[in-house]
Amino acid sequence: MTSYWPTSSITEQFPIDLRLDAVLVGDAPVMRRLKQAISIIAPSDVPVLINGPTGAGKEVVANAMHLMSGRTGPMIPVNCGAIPADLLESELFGHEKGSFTGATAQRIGLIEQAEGGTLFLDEIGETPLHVQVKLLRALETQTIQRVGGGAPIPVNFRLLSATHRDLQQDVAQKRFREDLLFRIEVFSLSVPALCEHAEDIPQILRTMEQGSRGGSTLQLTPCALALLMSQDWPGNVRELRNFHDRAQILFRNRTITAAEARIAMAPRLSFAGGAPAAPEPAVEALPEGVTDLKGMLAGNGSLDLRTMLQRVEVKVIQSALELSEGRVTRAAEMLRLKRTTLISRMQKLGLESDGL
Ligand SMILES: Nc1ncnc2c1ncn2[C@@H]1O[C@H](COP(=O)(O)OP(=O)(O)OP(=O)(O)O)[C@@H](O)[C@H]1O
Repeated sequence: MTSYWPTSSITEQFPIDLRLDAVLVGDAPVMRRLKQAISIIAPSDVPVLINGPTGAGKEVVANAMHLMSGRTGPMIPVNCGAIPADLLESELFGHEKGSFTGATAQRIGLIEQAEGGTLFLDEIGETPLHVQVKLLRALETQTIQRVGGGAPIPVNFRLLSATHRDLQQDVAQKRFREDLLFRIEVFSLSVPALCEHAEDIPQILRTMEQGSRGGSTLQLTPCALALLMSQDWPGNVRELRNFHDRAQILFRNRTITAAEARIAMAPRLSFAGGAPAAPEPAVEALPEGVTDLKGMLAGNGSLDLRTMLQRVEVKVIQSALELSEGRVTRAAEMLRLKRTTLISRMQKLGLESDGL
């Protein structure tokens, strides 16, 4: 039986294991539901399939599951997509000396190495069909046979698998065995994309700082932070980490504006000569659905009012500056502000103008 925990109301009744907060950063409702689900199923021995987009934290979740499983053996991670298809079988199951050309010595496979612990098969959808058959047999009989080996060897491991693929679709296309899918997915956990818990970005960045060796801290203007929180982040937390590392190198020991944050978001630096590029708008647009606030609140359950108001403020100031062709005095009149007040707001929001 498969349960899709993060959408289940069952999880709400269970407390979160506090150890999880240290390894899986994030307090957004979708992350709390994920942590509740992990707290419930980690101590059991059943196989779990972890779904989610690339870089979202599937391996972090697998590590957390092992940590909280109480299993005393090791956690053995295997990236099935990174091992050549013809080698995967002997990597997982081991081989006896002389079982094939190049097998000059006996080799204990990764499944045996996970004895008493957890085997984490990342990218399980990349496993070739003949290895899927052997894996199914190992799960059903709790034994394995080394390549070229004789008697079955008893094994005791807990299987966690991860994929960013749609395995149901792979089953339909005969790329993945349906019986194996049933076996590995007694429970299913969904790790959300970073844009689904963007409110966790400040906390995740702080954690990255604590773990970084650079020593310098990353300071961001509220506008730069709002910009980060409005991005799609297709590479998810891994992409955010890259942003963090680049920003630390490029803008060491200073507060990063929205325009600078944009620079650190791209892997390639632009050294183009000539006139400096015009400052890009710090935040391009109001959030989608801003005209339907009730619908938005009902859909999301909550919104970050401070961030939203800041984005409105940025947009209004930018419009006034555009209309006044960058003349701050004129823009301040339009906004019924003192010139100095407008300048100080612009500085706080990381906005720039030639007419200062
Ligand atoms: N919630 C989180 N808190 C802190 N760090 C995180 C979190 N999620 C992911 N990370 C970090 O992001 C990076 C990518 O995470 P991870 O390798 O677990 O992603 P993945 O989903 O397994 O990626 P892939 O699909 O490429 O295998 C790692 O550096 C990890 O430490």
